[in-house]
Amino acid sequence: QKPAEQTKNELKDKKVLIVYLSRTNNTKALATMIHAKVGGTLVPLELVTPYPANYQAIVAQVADENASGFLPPLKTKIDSLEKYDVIFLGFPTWGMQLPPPMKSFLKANNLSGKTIIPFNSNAGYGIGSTIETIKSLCPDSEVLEGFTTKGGIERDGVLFVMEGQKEVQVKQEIAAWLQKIGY
Ligand SMILES: Cc1cc2nc3c(=O)[nH]c(=O)nc-3n(C[C@H](O)[C@H](O)[C@H](O)COP(=O)(O)O)c2cc1C
Repeated sequence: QKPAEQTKNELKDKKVLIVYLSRTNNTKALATMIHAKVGGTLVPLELVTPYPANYQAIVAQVADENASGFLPPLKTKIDSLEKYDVIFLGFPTWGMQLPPPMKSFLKANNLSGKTIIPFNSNAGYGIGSTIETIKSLCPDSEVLEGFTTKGGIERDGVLFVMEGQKEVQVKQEIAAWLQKIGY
């Protein structure tokens, strides 16, 4: 563990990429808040073949993909990935795992030597195995402490929640977290 001051000096002035996956815009809201604080390039992860709009259908498809190890092809290509030092990775928890498109991204792009900073929203069941998966797919990256918060509960028809008091609260939590990790 490095002293906070040391990390701070290392992180400031580094080139930042913020890549996120979001279906009902909760993780997108976190990405936007982080971008407002640290700047850099903000990129939504998009698939060649989008997931079904129906919740039961996407849950079933993701379960199949997780079971078979299928990596959905991405439409998103990052321009000159090598120029970035710090990669914020945003994703919802899906089936208590890292969503398949994020696995696709990490398999397709070599992030070795870079600093990875995860952020997440979930329905209240937590981040599951997401961080372990990032670490195993990026063994030569430094993975810093991530941010996680409760987002929507699509199963119960609760979609976007990052507004009103929740938005104010999450903005404060993100500011405190960024400061803690060195921004
Ligand atoms: C296919 C699918 C699977 C999900 N699985 C979980 C889960 O295992 N645990 C959990 O807490 N939330 C789960 N959720 C809920 C999302 O993580 C939560 O709604 C999140 O805030 C959505 O982020 P988004 O608005 O950026 O898409 C799931 C949602 C979907 C669509």
